[in-house]
Amino acid sequence: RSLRLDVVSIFPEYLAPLDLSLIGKARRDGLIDLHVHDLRDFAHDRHRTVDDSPYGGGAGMVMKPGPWSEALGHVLAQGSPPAEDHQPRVPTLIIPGPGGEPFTQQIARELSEEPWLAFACGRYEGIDERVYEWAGERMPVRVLSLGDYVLNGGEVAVLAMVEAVARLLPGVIGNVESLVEESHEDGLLEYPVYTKPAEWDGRAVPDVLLGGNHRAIAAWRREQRIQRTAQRRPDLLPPTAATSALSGLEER
Ligand SMILES: N#Cc1c(-c2ccc3cc[nH]c3c2)n[nH]c1N
Repeated sequence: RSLRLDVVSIFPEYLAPLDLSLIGKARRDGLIDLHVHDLRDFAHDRHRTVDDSPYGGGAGMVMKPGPWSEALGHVLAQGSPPAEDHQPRVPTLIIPGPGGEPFTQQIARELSEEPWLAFACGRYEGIDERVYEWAGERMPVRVLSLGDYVLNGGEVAVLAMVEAVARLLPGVIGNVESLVEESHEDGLLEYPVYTKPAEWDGRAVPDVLLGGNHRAIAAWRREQRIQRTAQRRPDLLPPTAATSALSGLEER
């Protein structure tokens, strides 16, 4: 199964890190088919203008609708000829934005099931609202946010989202076990990890991990995940577990 990814940005070089490490290998293995498009290639005036001042006033600039509809139209044209079922193939368009739906591991899993994703990287004060409407009439559109803090553009978000999605594709991560026991995969944070030396800086590794009792190790790790989640992310725990885990009363 391969995933086609199209990214439109005025800083295409920002997506260069996708050529490195696991994602780079997945591309070379044909698991990911990445196409990065420079939005300015779709701005036809002499200065290749992609932005202009906002109607209604206010600070900053807004990205013009014309170049975006041309760029996204070019992406859509990559889906022809239609697949065997004669339905025109269209991508799901992801538009990162601070006001978007929070991007989560669950959404990463959903997106990893899609055959074709497109990403529109905004800059300045954002993209003219009519682009969201225009795109929504031609393909599924999801506006997603990395978190409640402000970035200068969507490129950083796309790097994060592409990594979170691509690593879930079969064959991208060698050790599939590492996909199971990790933060957020089952709603709990990950347990603490240790490696050699057994004593470092006067600090020992927990004894249970040095023995071979796998049942005891699994129980200890489970306990650590619940306690760590209760301390750092009680919002992830069901209400009852949050209080008892904090007070340590719950028998496990
Ligand atoms: N995703 C996301 C974002 C952004 C973001 C995304 C796109 C643009 C375009 C101009 N400014 C942007 C900020 N800020 N904070 C997040 N979590």
